[in-house]
Amino acid sequence: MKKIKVGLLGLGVVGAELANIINSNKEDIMQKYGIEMEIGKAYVRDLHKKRNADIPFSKLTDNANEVLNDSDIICECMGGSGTEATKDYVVRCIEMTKPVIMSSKKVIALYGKDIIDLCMTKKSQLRFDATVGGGIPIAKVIKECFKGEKITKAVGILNATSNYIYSSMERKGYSFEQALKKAQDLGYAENDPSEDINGFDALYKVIVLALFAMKSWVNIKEMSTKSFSSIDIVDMKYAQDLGYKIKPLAIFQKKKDKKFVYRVGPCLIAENHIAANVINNFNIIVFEGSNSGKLGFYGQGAGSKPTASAMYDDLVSVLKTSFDYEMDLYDGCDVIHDYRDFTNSLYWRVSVDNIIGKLALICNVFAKNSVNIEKVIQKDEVNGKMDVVLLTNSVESTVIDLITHEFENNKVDVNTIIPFFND
Ligand SMILES: NC(=O)C1=CN([C@@H]2O[C@H](COP(=O)(O)OP(=O)(O)OC[C@H]3O[C@@H](n4cnc5c(N)ncnc54)[C@H](OP(=O)(O)O)[C@@H]3O)[C@@H](O)[C@H]2O)C=CC1
Ligand SMILES: N[C@@H](CC=O)C(=O)O
Repeated sequence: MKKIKVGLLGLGVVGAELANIINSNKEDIMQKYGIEMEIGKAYVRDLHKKRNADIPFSKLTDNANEVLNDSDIICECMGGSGTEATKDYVVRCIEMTKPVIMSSKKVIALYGKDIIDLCMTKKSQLRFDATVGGGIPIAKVIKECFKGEKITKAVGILNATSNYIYSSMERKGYSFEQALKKAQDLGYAENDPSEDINGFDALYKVIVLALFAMKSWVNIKEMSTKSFSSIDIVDMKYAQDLGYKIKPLAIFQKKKDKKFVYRVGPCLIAENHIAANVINNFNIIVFEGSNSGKLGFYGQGAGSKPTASAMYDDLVSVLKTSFDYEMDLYDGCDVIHDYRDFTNSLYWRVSVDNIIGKLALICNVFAKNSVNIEKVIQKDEVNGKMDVVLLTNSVESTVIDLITHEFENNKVDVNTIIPFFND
């Protein structure tokens, strides 16, 4: 009987659950593939931390080299502050032509091109379906099913933590901080949650999806995000009054001239859009295919079990297949910062002292900058201040900066600016 030892780099939320799934499916692997698959060494930082997996202490190590040398296949479940180290371990596995299953989207987003190029040279196996969409088997669907499809456009909720936060604020009245704490307790957030709430985690996933679905390599050095944390509960309420939801959206498009247009940040989305009703830790990815039109994929985007399940699936797939020759079919794209292809209106919430002339001043500032006001809604006065919600046409960020600056000089507080997403 063939024996395979699976090494684990990381035994936290995802790694421990992956170990449980491997252990509970041993019989199945033996019957289907005639392979005796067992967990080898598991690399952790703290040998004495309590683990959610049934792994003997003798298998734990705080020396990653032991995992690399001892195993036939390596599952990387690290990430966190160890991005550089994770990349180095992955590279070393590939150099030894040991198959690697990855979870860290940050490592792929930063170093994916070099990692894939190395795999091509070494003819070594690599899978990273769990890096995006948690339990949604998106890479496999694209690989197996989209033979005649060209995917040019996508919209998604790709960060479970921020979606969980928004849903909890809207539905349970939690503050942003309370909801974030809950998301951390549930194992959804990154080691450093600023990765989630500042949109970087979603941006990494845009890069991974561009690779999977558009065969494009997009350089993160040219990209930026809008933080998800700038939203207040009142914005959600006002959005609802307008027939919209505020969602942590990622939108991207590959144009014919290989230009890549994207936006990651909060967006207003019509309440009857499929993504408006995706809540908690769920993700959705809606592609626009050349023949099929819109295609949506939905599932838990974070959490120990869905993510470990996606990794386990990748693990079994390397048992079944050999080198994946399709991986190198990507080309570079130029990143474009103006995202107005996706939006033609902006939501502004400003607050002002409730005194004569303030509304006129606000309208003048927009007019001076050639911005058309589509709607103005004056809200109730609270403590001498009133919120004014304005819907305007969409403008370049330089114009937004000019207007914001002028408002600041005139004691108009700019609380929120969010684009509407045009489907
Ligand atoms: N949680 C989720 O729902 C999802 C996570 N991912 C990705 O999976 C990876 C692991 O996530 P998760 O299991 O939640 O994270 P955890 O923090 O729970 O686990 C990380 C594991 O890696 C070990 N580790 C070793 N070196 C480092 C280091 N320098 N920094 C951080 N950890 C280190 C930790 O050791 P020790 O236990 O001793 O601290 C721990 O066992 C990340 O890349 C994440 O982005 C992907 C999809 C979903
Ligand atoms: N922190 C991530 C975990 C999964 O990728 C998220 O919240 O989506």
